[in-house]
Amino acid sequence: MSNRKIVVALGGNAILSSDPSAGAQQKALEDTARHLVKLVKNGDNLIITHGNGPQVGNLLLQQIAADSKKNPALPLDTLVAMTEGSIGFWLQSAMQNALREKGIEKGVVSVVTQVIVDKDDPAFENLSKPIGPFYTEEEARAESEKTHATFKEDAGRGWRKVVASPKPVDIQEIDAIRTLSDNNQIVIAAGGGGIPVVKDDQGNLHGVEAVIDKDFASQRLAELVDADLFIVLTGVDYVYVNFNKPDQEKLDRVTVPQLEEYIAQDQFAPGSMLPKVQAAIAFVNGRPEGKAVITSLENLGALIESDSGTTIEKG
Ligand SMILES: Nc1ncnc2c1ncn2[C@@H]1O[C@H](COP(=O)(O)OP(=O)(O)O)[C@@H](O)[C@H]1O
Ligand SMILES: NC(=O)OP(=O)(O)O
Repeated sequence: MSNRKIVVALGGNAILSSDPSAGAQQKALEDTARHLVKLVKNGDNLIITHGNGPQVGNLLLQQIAADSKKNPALPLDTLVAMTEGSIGFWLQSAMQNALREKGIEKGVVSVVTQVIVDKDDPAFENLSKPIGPFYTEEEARAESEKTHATFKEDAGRGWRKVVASPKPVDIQEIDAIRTLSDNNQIVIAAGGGGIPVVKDDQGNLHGVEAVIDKDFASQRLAELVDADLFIVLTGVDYVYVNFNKPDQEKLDRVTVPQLEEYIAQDQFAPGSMLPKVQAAIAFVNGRPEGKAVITSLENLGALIESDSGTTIEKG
């Protein structure tokens, strides 16, 4: 039994593939939970984070049906909180069922997590976080004219609405997360990157309209709970250089200086693999013995058995 403290960040495909219905997302999370239970069986202590880009973007679209008096539209920080609640509920119950199936006694709890950001973060002026559905360039242009929202191309996959994405500075509920994790609870926290909040001069918190990148929030959480390992689960078993080219090469074990060199060569797409690599580097640099792994959910068994996946170490 390994007894490590692991922060696991769940990528988009762990929750939503092509069907955005609640039923399909719950089904995907049931499969995800069965994979995650392999780590619990291995004796590891899990703190799970997840994305919310597609879900919070869809909720934002649903606000169009609002009317200003009887059914007012809700602000983006509240929509992020709603996705923490809905995805937290699906994942929490999926984990509880998967643990029961395996006869493992362990609690699972979701924490509505506020993540403090800097009110002067330049990201409020430079919208970069893609959310919601994909559009063609033509559709995006028409939407932008109609709604005055900003749309950008998302890592070669189509056009999406973009919103502000400030960097996470601190996590308001960190003591509660730590206490729960130290007391036999699997904790789901900082979902959707956490609810972005700013602190005023009196120390009061106020929500701000933004969506924090879940890879960066997960890294900050992993650092604050002194995790032994930070695992980023995404759609590929390995990080590659020359990704999708005939000479693509998987990165098995890689050091921070090597990764920095690859970043300088633009090997990782901004908005998809780049934030994961940057978050992994930040975690490894911030911990004396820290190790990060980027791999797929399906590869978790092989990661436990034989360290499969891209492992990032200080070097
Ligand atoms: N150099 C690279 N190596 C591996 N995958 C890459 C690389 N560059 C871009 N990708 C793509 O980035 C994807 C991960 O980003 P994304 O799907 O946005 O993340 P998430 O899993 O958090 O939703 C991978 O599934 C892969 O298709
Ligand atoms: N908040 C966030 O980064 O979500 P995605 O990973 O789904 O884009």
